[in-house]
Amino acid sequence: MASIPPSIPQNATRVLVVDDEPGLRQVLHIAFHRQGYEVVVAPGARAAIEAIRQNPQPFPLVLTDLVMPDGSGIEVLTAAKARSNATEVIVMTAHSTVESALDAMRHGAYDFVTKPFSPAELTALAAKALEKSSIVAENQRLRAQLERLDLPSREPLGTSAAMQRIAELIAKIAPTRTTVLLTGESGTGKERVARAIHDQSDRAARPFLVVNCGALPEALMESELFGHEKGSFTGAGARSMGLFREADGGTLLLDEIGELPAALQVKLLRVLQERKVRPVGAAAEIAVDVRVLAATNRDVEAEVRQGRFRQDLYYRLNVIRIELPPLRERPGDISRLAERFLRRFAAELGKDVRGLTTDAVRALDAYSFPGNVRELENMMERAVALAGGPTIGLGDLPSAVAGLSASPAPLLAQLPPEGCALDEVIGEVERRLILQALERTGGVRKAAAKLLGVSFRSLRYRLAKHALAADGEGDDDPEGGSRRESSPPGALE
Ligand SMILES: Nc1ncnc2c1ncn2[C@@H]1O[C@H](COP(=O)(O)OP(=O)(O)OP(=O)(O)O)[C@@H](O)[C@H]1O
Repeated sequence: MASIPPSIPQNATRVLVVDDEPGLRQVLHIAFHRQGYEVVVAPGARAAIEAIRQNPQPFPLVLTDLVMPDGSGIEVLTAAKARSNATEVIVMTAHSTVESALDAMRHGAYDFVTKPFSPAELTALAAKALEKSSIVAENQRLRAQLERLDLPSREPLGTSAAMQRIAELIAKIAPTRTTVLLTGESGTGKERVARAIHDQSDRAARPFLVVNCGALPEALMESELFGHEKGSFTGAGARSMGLFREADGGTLLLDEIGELPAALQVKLLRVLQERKVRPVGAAAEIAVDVRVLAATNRDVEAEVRQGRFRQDLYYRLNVIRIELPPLRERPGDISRLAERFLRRFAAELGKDVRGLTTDAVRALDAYSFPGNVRELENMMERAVALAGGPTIGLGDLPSAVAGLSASPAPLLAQLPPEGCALDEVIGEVERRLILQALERTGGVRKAAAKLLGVSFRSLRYRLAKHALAADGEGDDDPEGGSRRESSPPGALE
């Protein structure tokens, strides 16, 4: 086990010395202690890795032998880097072949020294490595602070019951490492939810990276994800880390996961199981500590049934499922989000726009938003840019939306001079009343049916007619109808 000397100042810089030779450990302990460092010594690779993982704070500096009876210095180096990118590692080697030194450098060592060396030589090198470590740590701290100052993902996701349930689920799962599958139509906020999970986790100070799995051909995608060695394939220039290693300690969102080529699905599954990546052209695997989130707007279950998506990978990703409802099924969120976007764009564009007219709100509420929140956001940006006065009116909205301003209530009682399409009007009234009832009952269809004065069977028929699905919890379906949930059975809720 690593031993921690008792009499050292609380705030001294902690250095981990790893060597199987007791004599060298002692010499380095004395040399570094004299320089005011707190020294932790480990007699082998296993004890060192244990100390790296258990120490309350990451060590800023690790000095490690390369070849030890119970493991290699590269393993110590990998464990140290996995714990914190700000840890610098100096490798001490008696086996100074160009090969082993280069290998250590490839794995991110700060430098290496060849035995025998003088303690003064090593303490001088250590001081430089520590300088670098403190700069990296400071940058990480500042980046985290900056992100917290302006974190749109900390704004509430929405006031609808559905979004509040999702916010509660995020708060529950954020501190865990569980894989999450985010599904929902394009623009519903899957990436935003992924960002919120990251920001609310203890990985918030580490990177949050997003990759579109369908954006590149298979060979390039493999290197994008897992990295490559220099010249490992035609066109492979300098060595690349790959997104998994760049996101080390943080979160990686695999967007459009349904488009991941079949061969990479197998490799991804292995990475998720082993928590190690093998860069293209590399002989060895490298440990990574990344939380993986995946998103898709495809029907993944159908893709699995049709053999286009591996079932084992699907199960591995679908540990927790968050299904983002379309904006049109979240009445209440539309006007709140519209107001929020309006304030943001007014500030950004330096315009004195303060709100929406009642007609404009009514038109937005009646619109179906095929592009979901993204469409609303773009619409508000355009409206604020065009606005001639302090409020957004119908004239500032696209004609497809402005045309929906007439509220269904007067339509029920009053036939417009130009006549109307009766079935459409009635259908729209029905759709909106059903949505409101579901909203009020938290998605419980039996209660919604009661509120609407219809039988459960009749409500179910109408839901199907309007292609609506209730997403509430505790829907006590007396007729055994199917229920769509915001998370699958077994999900952490
Ligand atoms: N609840 C929300 N509050 C504020 N803005 C939101 C919300 N949900 C989504 N947005 C905004 O809408 C836009 C689209 O969201 P996002 O990219 O997360 O959707 P997506 O489901 O990942 O889309 P795609 O499937 O096309 O990748 C973004 O600009 C995002 O900031």
